[in-house]
Amino acid sequence: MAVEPLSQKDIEERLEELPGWSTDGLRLRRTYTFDGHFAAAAMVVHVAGIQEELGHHAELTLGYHTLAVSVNTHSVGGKVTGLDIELARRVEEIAPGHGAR
Ligand SMILES: C[C@H](O)[C@H](O)[C@H]1CNC2=NC(N)=NC(=O)C2=N1
Repeated sequence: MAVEPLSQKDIEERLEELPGWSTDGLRLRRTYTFDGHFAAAAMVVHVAGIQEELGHHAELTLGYHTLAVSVNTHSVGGKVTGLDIELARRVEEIAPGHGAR
């Protein structure tokens, strides 16, 4: 099935189930905060595994105690699709186990 960009309304409805995530209509973003740098770095590795499993990849920016996740779908010209929502859901699932907030 073809991957289609979601409308702003669709994105906002889906983000109701993903607290902390936001959109400008062109990407989904969330920044997580951790108690230490190593915890943030460990989550990068875990997210990388999920991304390889899904075949879909976010931009991950590792800070001192933070990890910023920013994702859209390149193959539709940099818009938000269901693939981005799915990646955000999967990242949210593992975040508590890393002490992310
Ligand atoms: C062939 C491979 O699945 C594609 O190049 C994937 C890889 N990861 C991707 N990640 C993102 N964010 N958007 C894409 O369009 C995309 N395409």
